[in-house]
Amino acid sequence: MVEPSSSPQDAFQAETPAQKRALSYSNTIYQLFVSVMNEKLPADRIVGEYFRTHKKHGSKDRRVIRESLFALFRWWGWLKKIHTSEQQDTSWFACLSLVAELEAHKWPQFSDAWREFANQSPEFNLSPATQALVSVSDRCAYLNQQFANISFCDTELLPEWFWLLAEVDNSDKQAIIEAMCSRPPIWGRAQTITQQQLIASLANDEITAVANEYFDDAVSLGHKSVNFNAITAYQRGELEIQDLGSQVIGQICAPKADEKWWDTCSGAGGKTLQLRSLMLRQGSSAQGSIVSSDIRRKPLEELTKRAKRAGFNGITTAPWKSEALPVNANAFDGVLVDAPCSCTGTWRRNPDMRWLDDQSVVTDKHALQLDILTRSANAVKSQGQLVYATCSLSPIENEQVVNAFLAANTEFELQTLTHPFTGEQTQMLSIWPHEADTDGMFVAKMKKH
Ligand SMILES: C[S@@+](CC[C@H](N)C(=O)[O-])C[C@H]1O[C@@H](n2cnc3c(N)ncnc32)[C@H](O)[C@@H]1O
Repeated sequence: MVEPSSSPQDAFQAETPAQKRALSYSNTIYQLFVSVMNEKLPADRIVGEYFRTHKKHGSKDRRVIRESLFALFRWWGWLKKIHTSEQQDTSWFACLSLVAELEAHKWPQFSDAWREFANQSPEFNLSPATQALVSVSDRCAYLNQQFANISFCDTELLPEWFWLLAEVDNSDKQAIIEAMCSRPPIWGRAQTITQQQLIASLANDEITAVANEYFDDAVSLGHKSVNFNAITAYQRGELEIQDLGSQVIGQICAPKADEKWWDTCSGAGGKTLQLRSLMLRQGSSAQGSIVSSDIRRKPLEELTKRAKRAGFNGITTAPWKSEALPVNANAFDGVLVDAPCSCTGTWRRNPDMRWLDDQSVVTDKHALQLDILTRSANAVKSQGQLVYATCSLSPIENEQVVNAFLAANTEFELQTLTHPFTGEQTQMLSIWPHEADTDGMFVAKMKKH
């Protein structure tokens, strides 16, 4: 258990206004860091709650606090070798100044102050980077040069158990580390209007969107945080935020305009909306329909709101109330099982999760995933499709679930898929984050005889 230490104001003398603010930021970042680590709750949630209840912070403050905190988690695999105490001491200030260097943060007055506090200890003699740190290897070299007694290597940026459970090809390792230590852009999806109409509408709201080369309804919205509630296209349901990797799932389902689909783990309906949008793009009078289910009711209510915002008909909800199917058996042309999983594929957006979870997060859901897939499969009609997806990068939650299912359900046969980004043919498809700057995803498609 990490204890919040007393305020560093007691131990470190701040002489300039910048040093005073640097100490105050440090205090807040430390409290948030300790809360995330101790409560094992997503940093996003803890930070959101903190800013809701501490209105005194302006937008610049929020930026320094948020970016520094997330950077600490992104580089924690290295920084934990430096900050081994449970105090806001010189090693903590060393970490704050280092993340500002590693991510080229644009607040030198604070990172200089943090470095000065760190260098009060004879243990540290930190200096700023003398050239741009572009790659993870550049950053690793910078750290190795700053610390004579500690050695750092790239693979430490992800927990050891990830490497054991993800089965990454050696040739892909470096690219995966690079991707996992950077943020993907915000990806959007056009619905009810075309990609170009969406780009024009966003431009009116001073947002630059770039057409995606793989899917004609996908756009990249860059890295800037945006209040989408104030954006016209979003208010009209013409824009949904959906990672490009997640969009692969709907594209693999490829529902026809008049088909009946069941989204068995729909959550708030990211993929339900995509499926309906894909149907309607084939003709505005698409006769198809989608039933969306989840064990949680709240997300289903959110889904209903989002469908209304887009003016989508043809979507109904049917919550799971027991083990029994909430829909008719043998009734659907397509069934999508977007199963609960470890979410290791979303670590780029939530860098804290790689240090909060342990390997049980990957191993403990296999039975549940197989059970949901097996029960959901009863709803597929003859010649219908069954799609299994996760945002996990581990075969335990992916290939092993599908193989166990196929062994026990011989009326289902795996379909060959084309990787949308590489063009490769494959039996089961893993989307790796470095391939197209996305979250990681897995999908397999089966056909019922
Ligand atoms: C990966 S998330 C779904 C994300 C959603 N499809 C989307 O695109 O936004 C998995 C969902 O499965 C639901 N879930 C968990 N256990 C379940 C179960 N036994 N049966 C059905 N759904 C379950 C969770 O509530 C969660 O919403």
